[in-house]
Amino acid sequence: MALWHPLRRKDAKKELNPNQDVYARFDRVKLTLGNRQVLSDVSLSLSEKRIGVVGLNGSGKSSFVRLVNGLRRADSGTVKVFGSDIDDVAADLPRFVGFVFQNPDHQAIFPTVGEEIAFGLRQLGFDKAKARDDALRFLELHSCSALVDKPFAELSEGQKQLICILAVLVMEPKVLILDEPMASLDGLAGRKIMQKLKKLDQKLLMISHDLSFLADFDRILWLEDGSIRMDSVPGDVLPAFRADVERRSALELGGDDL
Ligand SMILES: Nc1ncnc2c1ncn2[C@@H]1O[C@H](COP(=O)(O)OP(=O)(O)OP(=O)(O)O)[C@@H](O)[C@H]1O
Repeated sequence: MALWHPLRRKDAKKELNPNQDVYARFDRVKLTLGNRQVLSDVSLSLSEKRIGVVGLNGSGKSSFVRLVNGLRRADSGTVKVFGSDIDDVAADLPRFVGFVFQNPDHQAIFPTVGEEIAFGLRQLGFDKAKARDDALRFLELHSCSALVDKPFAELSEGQKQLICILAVLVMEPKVLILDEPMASLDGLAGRKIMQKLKKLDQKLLMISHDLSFLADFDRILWLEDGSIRMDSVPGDVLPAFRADVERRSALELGGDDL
């Protein structure tokens, strides 16, 4: 993807250096929400090109990935992003660590596609006209220029998710975090988005309940009750996770048909 706007925010406390392999380092991180311990004592480093996150509902996956871009802050322990304490580089984070939500309607804030894409560029300091021009060029680059004036609300679910991903990518982040991006898409739309994601230069940190999307990732983290239960290659983690889900289903459903 072409880099044409080497801009950075000037209001970060400390300049973030994105040219390092490890993009996030967790050291003994704990997170409590309400009266529930959501993450307990998580220590790890993230550097691989594609990392998948799996786990049952409520295991802490969304909270974990939100800690990487500052949408959540740890109660104790440290989270470093590109080597800096997350509090020191918070203002720079949206530029370098993009976040795509599960539900596109929770992410998009502007009426039209063009405005949605231009917003990221405005955040980077572009004036309105240049943001509009570059948004159109960016949409052309991704074969979506026909959508520029379309109301976001009139897009298909697949198009909405694609535009939300592009709206983040236009800021040229180094890392793209995706929280179940395919959850509301049919199989075909989901596969199209996945194909697009795999061609990106960005590192991916992606939650998915559909394990087939993660089969050729570099690394899989399995979260259970706020802890890392397994951290290894897909060939090890995915069959073990699948077997655990089946074992629990057999125990909890007692063989009853749904
Ligand atoms: N704001 C909050 N206040 C209190 N508890 C919360 C809050 N947000 C999340 N939780 C709880 O924290 C736990 C972990 O939530 P989280 O969304 O991180 O899990 P998850 O693995 O992503 O789940 P899912 O697969 O259902 O999206 C859950 O039990 C959830 O109910």
